[in-house]
Amino acid sequence: MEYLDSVINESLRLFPIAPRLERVAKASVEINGLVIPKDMVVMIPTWPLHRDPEMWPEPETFKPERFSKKNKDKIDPYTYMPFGSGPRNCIGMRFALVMIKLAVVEILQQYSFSTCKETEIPFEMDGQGFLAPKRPIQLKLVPRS
Ligand code: HEM
Repeated sequence: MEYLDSVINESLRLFPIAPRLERVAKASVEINGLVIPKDMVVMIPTWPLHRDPEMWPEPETFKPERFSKKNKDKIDPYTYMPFGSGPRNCIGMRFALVMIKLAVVEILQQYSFSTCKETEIPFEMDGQGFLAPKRPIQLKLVPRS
C-alpha cells in the first residue's frame, strides 16, 4: 500500500486534474514589494510548480520514490497541490484516494496492463479547463494466470 500511495502521488504530480488554482484577494496585501489589490484574482500555477526542476529533479520522469516515507517529509507542501491547499482544498480528497486505491488493487489482482497498437505514445493532453487526455487512453488488459 505504501508504494501504491507513492505511485498515485507521482501520477498526480505529473498530471494534476486542476493545472492551476485560483483565489480572490479579500484585502489588499503587499508581498515582497508586490501589491495585490483587494478583489484581484490570483492564479496559482500547479502544473509548472509540479514540474519545477529546482524542486523535482528530472521532473518529467515518473519516480514514485519521491513520495517514499524517507523522502516525502522533504517536500514543501506549496510545491505539491494536486488537491489544492488551505480551507477550500478538495473536500473529496480522502474519498478519492481510497476509491482509486481500491479500484487499482481490485483490477491488478485479476489483470495486468500493457500497451497495444491502439495506445497513443506519447498521448496528447487537453489544456482546456480540467486536465485530461484529448482522447481516451487505450491499453490492453492481460488476465493473470
Ligand atoms: C483524484 C481526484 C480529485 C482531485 C485530483 C481533486 C482535486 C481538486 C482540486 C485541485 C480542488 C480545488 C482546491 C483548491 O482550490 O484549493 C478541488 C475542489 C473540490 N473537490 Fe476535488 N478532486 C478530486 C476528487 C473529488 C471528489 C471524489 C469529490 C467529491 C466526492 C470532490 C469534491 C470537491 C469539492 C466539493 C471541491 C470544492 C471545495 C471548496 O471549494 O471548498 N473532489 N478538488
